[in-house]
Amino acid sequence: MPVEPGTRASRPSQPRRLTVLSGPSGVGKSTVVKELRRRHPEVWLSVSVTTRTPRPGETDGVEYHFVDSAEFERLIASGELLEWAEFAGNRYGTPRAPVVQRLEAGQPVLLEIELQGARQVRGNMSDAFLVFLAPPSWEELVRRLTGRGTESPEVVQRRLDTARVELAAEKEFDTTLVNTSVHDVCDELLTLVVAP
Ligand SMILES: Nc1nc2c(ncn2[C@@H]2O[C@H](COP(=O)(O)OP(=O)(O)O)[C@@H](O)[C@H]2O)c(=O)[nH]1
Ligand SMILES: Nc1ncnc2c1ncn2[C@@H]1O[C@H](COP(=O)(O)OP(=O)(O)O)[C@@H](O)[C@H]1O
Repeated sequence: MPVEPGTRASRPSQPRRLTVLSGPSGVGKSTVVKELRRRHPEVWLSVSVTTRTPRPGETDGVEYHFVDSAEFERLIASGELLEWAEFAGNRYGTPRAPVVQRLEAGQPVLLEIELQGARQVRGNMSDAFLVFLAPPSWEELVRRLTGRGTESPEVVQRRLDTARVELAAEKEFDTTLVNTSVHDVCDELLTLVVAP
């Protein structure tokens, strides 16, 4: 279960440049990241590739690079993805080259990805810091996911089933932030993303 709002692990003494933000669908990851980027444009957010259909208002190259299954297969085969996973019937992956470029340039890098991808990053990049975004309660998560109104009831149910699995994995992360207030979580996330 989520820990108290604001609880986080002690900061290591080394600068940390690659931060992974994960958490169940509807918890508020995109909202928090958007606010963080608005306030701190120096934090670079990876743009993932996905086979998911764009939602109204989403633009290719902004929220995601929208690709078909054949192109996604090609990216896997050519080793161009740092990690990838299937989530609720679609595939999502992080293009490797831009992440490596930004890290080499010393820029803070943020990945907003689901659990299986976070585990791959943990395995591949020992310096990565993994942050779990938790809802204040299960009821609030259901309310947010349903209230967003972007998915059909079947897809919402599928995402809630996956959410139970993701919530059970919270302990694998370096720290948990509880998304009660977007503003507060944003402040907390910033201290984790930029070098101390
Ligand atoms: N492994 C992985 N997961 C991703 C990537 N990009 C997005 N995701 C995750 O895929 C899940 C579904 O994303 P999306 O369809 O945009 O729904 P939303 O996050 O609920 O708005 C979320 O948990 C995202 O964090 C990626 O590149 N790799
Ligand atoms: N702290 C919060 N309090 C109340 N509602 C929130 C909060 N954070 C996000 N939301 C709302 O919850 C819904 C899901 O947020 P979203 O960022 O799309 O989640 P995710 O990217 O994790 O799937 C959106 O309607 C968003 O406005």
